[in-house]
Amino acid sequence: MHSKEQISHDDYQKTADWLTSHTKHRPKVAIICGSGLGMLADSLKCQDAFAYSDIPGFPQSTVQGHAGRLVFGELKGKTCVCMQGRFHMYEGHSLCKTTFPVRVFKLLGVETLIVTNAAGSLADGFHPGDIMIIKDHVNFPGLVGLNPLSGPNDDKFGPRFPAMSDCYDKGLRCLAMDIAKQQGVAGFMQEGVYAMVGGPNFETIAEARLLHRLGVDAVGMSTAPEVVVAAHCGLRVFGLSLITNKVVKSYEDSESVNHEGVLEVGRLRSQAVQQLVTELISRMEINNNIVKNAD
Ligand SMILES: O=P(O)(O)O[C@@H]1C[C@H](O)[C@@H](CO)O1
Ligand code: HPA
Repeated sequence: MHSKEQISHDDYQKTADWLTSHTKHRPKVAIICGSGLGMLADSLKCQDAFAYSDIPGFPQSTVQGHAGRLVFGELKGKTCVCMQGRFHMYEGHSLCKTTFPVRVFKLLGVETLIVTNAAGSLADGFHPGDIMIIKDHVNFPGLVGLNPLSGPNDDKFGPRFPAMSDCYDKGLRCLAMDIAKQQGVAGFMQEGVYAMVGGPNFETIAEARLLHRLGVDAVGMSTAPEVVVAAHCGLRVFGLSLITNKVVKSYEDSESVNHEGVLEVGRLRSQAVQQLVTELISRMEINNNIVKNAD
């Protein structure tokens, strides 16, 4: 499913202009809510909310647990925009469409992107309910050329060959771990490597064993393309995976994963995720410069 679809700078700009003319909020932080984590948007104060179907150029969410609303508002005095529902490659969206909102956020003046997702764990010490700070990712679709940056490069957003060796901001990762300790939730915090697979099927046992041997700690079906596009246009990124299930790695294991179970763990840990993200936003530095590392 390698789409040749190209979205022009003008297309992103039109959506950004439409949003600017429909809300007074000018967000510096954007949050993408993973499966079952849409409640993150509920804590925003002074909300302006838009159904994706009403926003020119926006794709539609088709997955249960992804409401399909863009919510602007204030969190602890910081202006944020929150995607209650993301777009996945397996829904049939091109990767440009999947990541469309990220460039719109950049044009709105966003500086920091917080990505969240539900993921299955491969690491032996991880358990359902754990929250993993994403240290790095393996973008499996990207490794075989399914990359939102494929096609002509738009130099207005970033360089042809962007580095990805520091795409998950170290300062924010350390700050999040400190906050987790202060909030008394360090016992279920982890840090590790997330791998994106295409989905929508969950992994076979052989695939799970392969991922485990490759050093992947958690696997999911999203996030990496959003982060690649964000890093390309100079956004600072922080990522969290909520571990919703253990990936079955043994032929003796009779358990199997399903989406309802994924959403249920999201509900159980929603408050902890919300408190952590809220405090992180409250304590993160926000530059008045739109361009990262402008000096
Ligand atoms: O949007 P995320 O990555 O949180 O969603 C995960 C991956 C699949 O879309 C779904 C499987 O339950 O949850
Ligand atoms: N595999 C892939 N994606 C997922 C999983 C999983 O086990 N759990 C939640 N999203």
